[in-house]
Amino acid sequence: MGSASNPLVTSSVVDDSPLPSNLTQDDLKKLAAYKAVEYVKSGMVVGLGTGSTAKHAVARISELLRQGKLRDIIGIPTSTTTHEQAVSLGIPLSDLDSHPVVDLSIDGADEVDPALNLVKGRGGSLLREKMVEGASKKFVVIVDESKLVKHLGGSGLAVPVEVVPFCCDFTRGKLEELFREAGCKAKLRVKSGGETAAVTDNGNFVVDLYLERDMGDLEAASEAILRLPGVVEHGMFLGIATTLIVAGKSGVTVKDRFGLNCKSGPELSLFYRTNWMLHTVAQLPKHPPFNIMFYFTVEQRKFYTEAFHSLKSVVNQPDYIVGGDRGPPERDSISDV
Ligand SMILES: O=C[C@H](O)[C@H](O)[C@H](O)COP(=O)(O)O
Repeated sequence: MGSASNPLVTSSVVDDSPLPSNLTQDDLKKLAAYKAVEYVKSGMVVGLGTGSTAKHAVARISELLRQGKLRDIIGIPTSTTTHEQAVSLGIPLSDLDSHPVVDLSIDGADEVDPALNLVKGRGGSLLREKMVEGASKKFVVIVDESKLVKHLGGSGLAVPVEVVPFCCDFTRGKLEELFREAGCKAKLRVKSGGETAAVTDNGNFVVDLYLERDMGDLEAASEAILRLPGVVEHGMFLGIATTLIVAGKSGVTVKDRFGLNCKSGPELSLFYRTNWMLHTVAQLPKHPPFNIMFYFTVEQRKFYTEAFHSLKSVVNQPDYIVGGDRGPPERDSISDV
């Protein structure tokens, strides 16, 4: 247990028996997806991800429903493609308007860093994914080992940004300027084999950022991108994933991130966030030592006092790390909040 690279991430090897050497990348994706579906329980509202990995999870959920091993699942699709797949497989569907709290989401990713931050959207879906996965109590990311990177953007492949079509070249230029020091080239995504812009499910365009160097502080990069008026959303998913399942030639590994990212408006739902914290704490490893990291702004801090008191009553651990969104975390005791 424990990760040398990130104290918030613990990992456990689920199955390290050597896998057959002739497994394809798609076989690995399927292995990760099937493992993730073990987290799905009857009665859950489940976010259904998009892409070549997530489609295996959607198919598996449908199979278990047909076999009667799962019941009363409500799926929340993250793209029109997944919506169509789920409808064709008979999975009952809804949306965030009717189900604003999602129990569990399962989705693939294009890149995963050691803190379980993600790049998503190379397949064109990122906005709906971020909405659904950000509203989830648990978000399980499923990848084959080729998706692991040291830092986001480090694969040399795209970091996608969804932009409004209006004056998209203006926005493209602004994005490129933002990351000039990281050697950024920003390109409008075009339809495969064509010259016209690729259009997202939401009627927007995508600008892909290609970086030569690390873009530095990810939160700062995220905020700078989102401050541009023509930007709708970007494909960096920071602090949203709670669990990562990686399938590689040497087996399947599960990593859990115990940090909690309370960045939504404090008024959004203290009750929901409290439950989320309790839910996460309930899954902590049985054998300490470990710390829990809470990230939130100073303003939000007061709103979470109740949550900390609830936590204190269920967790008997001596130390917690309480961190703000900016600057280094201060070490604190839960009773000091
Ligand atoms: O836009 C696509 C989504 O963000 C996908 O989840 C991501 O690109 C990973 O897709 P795949 O599992 O096909 O590699």
